Amino acid sequence: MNKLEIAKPDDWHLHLRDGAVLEAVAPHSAAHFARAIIMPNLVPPVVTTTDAIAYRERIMAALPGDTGFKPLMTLYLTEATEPADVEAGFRDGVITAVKLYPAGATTNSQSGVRDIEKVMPVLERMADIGLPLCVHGEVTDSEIDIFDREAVFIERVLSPLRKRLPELKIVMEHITTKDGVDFARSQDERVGATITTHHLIINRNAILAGGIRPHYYCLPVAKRELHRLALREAATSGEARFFLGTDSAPHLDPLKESACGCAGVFSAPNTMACLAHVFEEEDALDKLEAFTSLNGPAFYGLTPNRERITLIREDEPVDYPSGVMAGSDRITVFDPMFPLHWRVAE
Ligand SMILES: NC(=O)N[C@@H](CC(=O)O)C(=O)O
Ligand SMILES: [Zn+2]
Ligand SMILES: [Zn+2]
Repeated sequence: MNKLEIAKPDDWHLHLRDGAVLEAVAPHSAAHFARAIIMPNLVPPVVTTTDAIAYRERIMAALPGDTGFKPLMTLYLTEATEPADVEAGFRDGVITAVKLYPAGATTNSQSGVRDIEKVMPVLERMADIGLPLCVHGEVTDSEIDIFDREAVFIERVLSPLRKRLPELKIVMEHITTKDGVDFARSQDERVGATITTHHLIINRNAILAGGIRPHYYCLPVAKRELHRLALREAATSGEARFFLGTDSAPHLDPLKESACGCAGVFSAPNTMACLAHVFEEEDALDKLEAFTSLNGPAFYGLTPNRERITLIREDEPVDYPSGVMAGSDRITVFDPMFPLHWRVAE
């Protein structure tokens, strides 16, 4: 197959940042995606509905005029979040989800949740009104090995939360392990899981073998090959619970190429090309549309996009930018370490 037409994709986990970075990266997502769940981990975070309205305006102002791109806003859950504000934001159509960051788990998560008891009133309200919770699923205890933090989170936090509040819709964000795949499959339709592009392509060797490569460092950190294979099997299965969340997470190069570099992979410009490559390798191009364009809207109770895109496979490798500029600083684009032959037709 060298041509594939699918409903226009959505990105169910995206970091657009703010200011010069927002202006640099937003057009890349808007070029290939119709909608995206916008992560709220700015500094300071997007905590209230008022914050989300203001951030949405800044995003719209950063987009070229006619993209039709719709940012789906989220609130950053803190121990001070008011159930009434969350409900009002949902009823007014401002917010599509609430994001749970365990405090200290990832970039700008220090205002996140330390004690889940403190946010139970918000979670109960969300369960009542049908508002999904997006979860960064890693424990933060320093004695837990970083490669085990997702599996331990499932056991210690997620599984008990599911039993306590089965009505709450939960998205396991950016799963990186077979444990995540297996847990999602063990749950009913109120649990979904996003999978990133880069976790389908790299395992932990990309970060550590033959030299330390900060542009492959993200959280949750890429795991062993067996986990990557489990993620590929899940993403290409067509199962409704698995859908794309690129977790495209730009950081300026100087902040990644550092003695203590930031976590995050910026993949917005070439994500669709990478995914077509992966699905072709898995002989599953017929499942790409479910993963990028159908399963996510179904989970969130939205209709798929009516607009369509065409992916074209070229004989020669296609070009994509190796970096984008934000002001005077560069942001490196994800390098899948193989030539890309697919492109999205203009
Ligand atoms: N994924 C990452 O490595 N980084 C994300 C945060 C997150 O999604 O956990 C970021 O905001 O930079
Ligand atoms: Zn995260
Ligand atoms: Zn993220």
